[in-house]
Order: sequence, then structure tokens, then C-alpha cells
Amino acid sequence: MNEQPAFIGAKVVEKYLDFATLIPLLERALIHFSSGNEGGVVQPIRTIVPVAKYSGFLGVMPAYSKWDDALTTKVVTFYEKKTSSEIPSHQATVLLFEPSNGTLKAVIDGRVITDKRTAAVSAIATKLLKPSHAEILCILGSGAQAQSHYQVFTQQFSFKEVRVWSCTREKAEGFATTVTGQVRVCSTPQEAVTGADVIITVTMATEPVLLGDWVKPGAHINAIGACRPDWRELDNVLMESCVLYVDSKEAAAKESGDIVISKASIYAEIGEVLKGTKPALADKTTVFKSVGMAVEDTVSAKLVYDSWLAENK
Ligand SMILES: NC(=O)C1=CN([C@@H]2O[C@H](COP(=O)(O)OP(=O)(O)OC[C@H]3O[C@@H](n4cnc5c(N)ncnc54)[C@H](O)[C@@H]3O)[C@@H](O)[C@H]2O)C=CC1
Ligand SMILES: O=C([O-])C1=[NH+]CCC1
Repeated sequence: MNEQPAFIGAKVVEKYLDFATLIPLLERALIHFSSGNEGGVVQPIRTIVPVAKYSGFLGVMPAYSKWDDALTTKVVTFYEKKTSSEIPSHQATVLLFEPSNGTLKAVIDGRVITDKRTAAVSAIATKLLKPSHAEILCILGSGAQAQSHYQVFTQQFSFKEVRVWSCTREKAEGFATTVTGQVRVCSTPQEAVTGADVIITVTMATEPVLLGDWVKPGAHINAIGACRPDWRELDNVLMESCVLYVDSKEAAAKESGDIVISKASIYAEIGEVLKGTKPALADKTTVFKSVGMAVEDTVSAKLVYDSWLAENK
């Protein structure tokens, strides 16, 4: 008889998933992912089931990492929020399996993992691609990803000013009151973006919210939303003029509307830059287009499970 799997909830995940530990694990996973067979990451493109009746999607994201000897699948749902309901727009669960025999070892909250690993990967890209004197950080969006990006960016970098814009001023002000440091609330995306050195787009927009004409030459942009082939956050001016980095070339070319619609060409995966096989052109205007990778969930879930096990043996 198998033992029951462990059930690890959001509070426990929060406790074990600190950015300082997570970032080096994710850097290593990104390098392995971008190393082909040699890297030992098996990660098919995720399967997405549209739930059109409710403007929602269900995604299944499996991966195995030979280096970590970890096997997981995340099941994630994301829904357009039509009301001010407390239910998060994104919910997720990660199943962690024993790779040697397929036994389910743990069922782990995936919402906190998704928020933190996405923000941590943006911080990794930013460290490589930001201009040398980056003083102003701009966040477009004020939801869960805005929160996790704010946390890791204020921990890993020292910006002199942080600005936020959201689709209503009320939401942007709400964000500013929940975070620990000073945030300048902006009334328009253009006001927030003008003069910013690093820009993060973390919205559920389906049309561009960031226009290339507003962006300071040499700025670095982390484009996190618009993960459907017909959704946009960035306009063609920006997509055609930037140097474009992605997490996965294969997935970004299929899933990112900003890439599919603009037909912009991808310069490199961020794992190739970490490996040293492609340069970080930090003096140019750079975009890191992230769609999210299963292997990021795999290493995060393994970190949580191993930490939990060490305390609960
Ligand atoms: N690249 C990755 O690995 C991941 C990407 N995401 C994406 O990041 C984005 C943000 O996710 P969460 O913060 O979890 O969502 P959320 O629902 O917590 O926040 C969404 C934000 O977008 C704003 N928004 C909604 N519609 C908008 C519009 N039409 N124009 C401008 N702003 C709008 C909302 O006011 C809110 O501030 C989503 O597009 C999501 O799919 C989420 C998880 C992982
Ligand atoms: O990687 C991920 O979990 C997601 N990317 C876009 C929506 C959810």
C-alpha cells in the first residue's frame, strides 16, 4: 500500500520559498532547459483547455528535471475577472511524483509557487539585461504578480523610485497601501513608463498597454502577461525595435500574442545568456517575454517538499 501523499498548503509554501534560495535553483534550471538533451529537462509545451463559456482556461504543465531528479505536473486555471470577487484569477496545484516509480508524493499549492517563481525569473532576466544605472522601476498592473514582482525587485535591486499604474486608480492606490515601501501611483500608463529604466507588465490585458513610443531607449522590459496567441501587452513598435529574449523559444513562438501577431524575431532564451552562449545586450532596449515554464514549478515544488520533509520526518 502506498502512503498518503503530503498536502502542502499556501502558508507552508510561502514559508519555504524564499527568493534568495529559489533564484540560484531557477538559474540552474533555465540553463539546463536551454541545453537541449544534455540539460536533461523534459518539458513538452503545455496543454491549454479553453473554457469559453466562462472566459477561462485550464493548463496542464508537466516536466522532469534529470539534474534535480524531480517529476511534477502543475494544473493551473486562469480566468478573466469580471467582478471584484475574492477568488484569484489564477489558481494552481502542483503534483510531485517519485520519479523512480511514479508514486504521488505531494499535492502542493501552486498559486504561491506561480507568483514567486515567475517574479524570480523576471529578476534573473533583469539582472542580466537592465541598463547599468537603473533608478526607476515601473509596474503596469496591481494584482498577484505585481505583488510578487514588487517583493523580489525591491529585495534584489535598489531603485530610487517605484511607480505603479493599474486599470483603475483605486486598484493602483490599493497596491501602494499594501506594499512596504514608497510607491508613486500614476494615472496613465504613459506617465508611469516615461523615463523608467525597468518596466514590468503584469496585466490581464488583451490589447497593448505599453507602447514603444513611451519607452526610454535602453530600458529593460519584463513582459509577463498576454500568454495567449491573440492577447497583447506590448505594441508592434516596441516588439519590432527591441532585442527580444524569452524563457522558451518554442512556447513563446506558439503562445505569446505579442510575438505571434507582431512576428518579432526572438534573439535568445534567457538560459542561453546564463550559459554564456548568447550575449546580454544590456545597452539596447530589451524585452524579456515570459510565458512561464513547467520546470520552474518543478524546482520550486522540490524545494518546498524537501524543506517540508526535513521538518516533518
Ligand atoms: N509568465 C508567467 O510565467 C506567468 C504569467 N502570468 C500572467 O501575468 C498576468 C498577471 O497575473 P496575476 O497578477 O496573477 O493576475 P491578477 O488578476 O491578480 O492581476 C491582473 C492585473 O491586470 C489588471 N488588468 C485586468 N484587465 C486589464 C486590462 N484590460 N488592461 C490593463 N490592466 C488590466 C488588473 O486590474 C490587475 O491589476 C496575467 O496575464 C497572467 O496570465 C501569470 C502567471 C505566470
Ligand atoms: O506559467 C504559468 O503558470 C502561467 N503562465 C500564464 C498563465 C499561467
